[in-house]
Amino acid sequence: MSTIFALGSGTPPAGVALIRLSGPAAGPTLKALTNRPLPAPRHTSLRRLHDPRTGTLLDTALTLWFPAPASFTGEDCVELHLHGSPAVVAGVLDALSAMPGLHPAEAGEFTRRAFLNGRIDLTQAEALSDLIVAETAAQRDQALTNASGRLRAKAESWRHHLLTLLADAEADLDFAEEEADVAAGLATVRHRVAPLLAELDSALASADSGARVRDGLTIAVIGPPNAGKSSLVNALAARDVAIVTPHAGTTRDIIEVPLNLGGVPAIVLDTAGLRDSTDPVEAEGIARARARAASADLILLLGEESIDVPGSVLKIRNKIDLSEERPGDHGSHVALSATTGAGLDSLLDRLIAWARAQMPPGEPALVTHARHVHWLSTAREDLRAAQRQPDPVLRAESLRLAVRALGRLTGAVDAEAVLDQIFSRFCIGK
Ligand SMILES: Nc1nc2c(ncn2[C@@H]2O[C@H](COP(=O)(O)OP(=O)(O)OP(=O)(O)O)[C@@H](O)[C@H]2O)c(=O)[nH]1
Ligand SMILES: [K+]
Ligand SMILES: [Mg+2]
Repeated sequence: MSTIFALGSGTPPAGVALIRLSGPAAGPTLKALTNRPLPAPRHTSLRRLHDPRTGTLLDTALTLWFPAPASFTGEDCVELHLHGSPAVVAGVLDALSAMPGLHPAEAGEFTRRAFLNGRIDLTQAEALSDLIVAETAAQRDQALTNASGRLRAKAESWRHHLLTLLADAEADLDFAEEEADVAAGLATVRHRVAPLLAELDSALASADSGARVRDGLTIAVIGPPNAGKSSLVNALAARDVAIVTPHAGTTRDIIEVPLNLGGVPAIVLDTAGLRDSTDPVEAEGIARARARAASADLILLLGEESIDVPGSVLKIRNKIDLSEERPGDHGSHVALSATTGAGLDSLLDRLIAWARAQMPPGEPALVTHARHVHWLSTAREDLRAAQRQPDPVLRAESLRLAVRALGRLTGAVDAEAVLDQIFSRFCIGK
């Protein structure tokens, strides 16, 4: 195994910069940089770092030594907490590049090593990747609980339970000759698989909310041309994201704007004004607007007319600066002015209350990725097949397939195929 190093903190200048190393050369490298024996494991020690080639002083740094296996990657690790200056960081990285056996890390390579050394499983790696990009409290809570290995623990206990069941089913194959034995074998499997199926059902039931927290609730802004949809989206985002003009038919492509609704992540979609259009470009925009509205969690409908859409609709009366109406939440609709901002707070209050109501109470979701859904549903199908299968050989095979599906969920089996996909989403130094 080679030894990798990377800047783990953001681009300098910053208060502090963190460089981490992982691999067998980490310890010798620290000794060479400090010209001293290794510090006590897991204790900070202040050390002068010199370039081993020239003896030049590079920085005075807090150093940490994590001998294997009690480290993030499971390998020997070193952390250097440096002054966050571009020159200091460049000097240390340059000195490291010249050390024998050291290589700059690829994106996600520290986490990948943690997986390969069994420190974390695939579901924890996915949760860590979600944690890095988490923007709201709900995303953070969900990622943190799963990074601690909640789904991994469940999947491993299910798999363990099934392995015992499979061993018994295979042992029975040698004996079950009598009709009565065969029937008894099936009854036993039915009975022992039932509680597991119930647990898989409840885990899969959390998948919707898991995906919503990860991807955000979608809110589509819909209405006729010039109703002020883009103006409203800009006001909600407090940025000039969408083009606003007095020209009807300005917006064509759907514009997505992330919004933090009281800790709940949401995406607001600005859409093309709905009307009959002969312009093929505008007509395509309108078709897309309708399609996205159909799958949105909430529609903000501007303008008077009602449109035929499934799901929740909140009516907005915009441009009240041009009318007599009071700004604010009138129950049936919210009255506001996207240009003056009057009534915008009432809309945000209403959206936050709605968003919080969409989040199920209690623990964060266990199942958060399409990959989890795939393997858990596969295991569930295999178990249902086992419950129905009168033939003991085929029944054992179904149990074996369920074991395998759970193994693929955690990466205990056939992880190679998804490794690149998962770890490429990480940044360098993670
Ligand atoms: N007075 C007033 N004008 C507004 C308000 N909101 C939008 N407008 C104006 O209405 C015109 C259309 O606004 P847009 O935000 O582009 O409307 P849109 O619904 O996105 O229009 P399309 O993308 O063409 O469908 C612009 O001139 C805006 O300045 C408002 O609250 N008050
Ligand atoms: K417009
Ligand atoms: Mg627009």
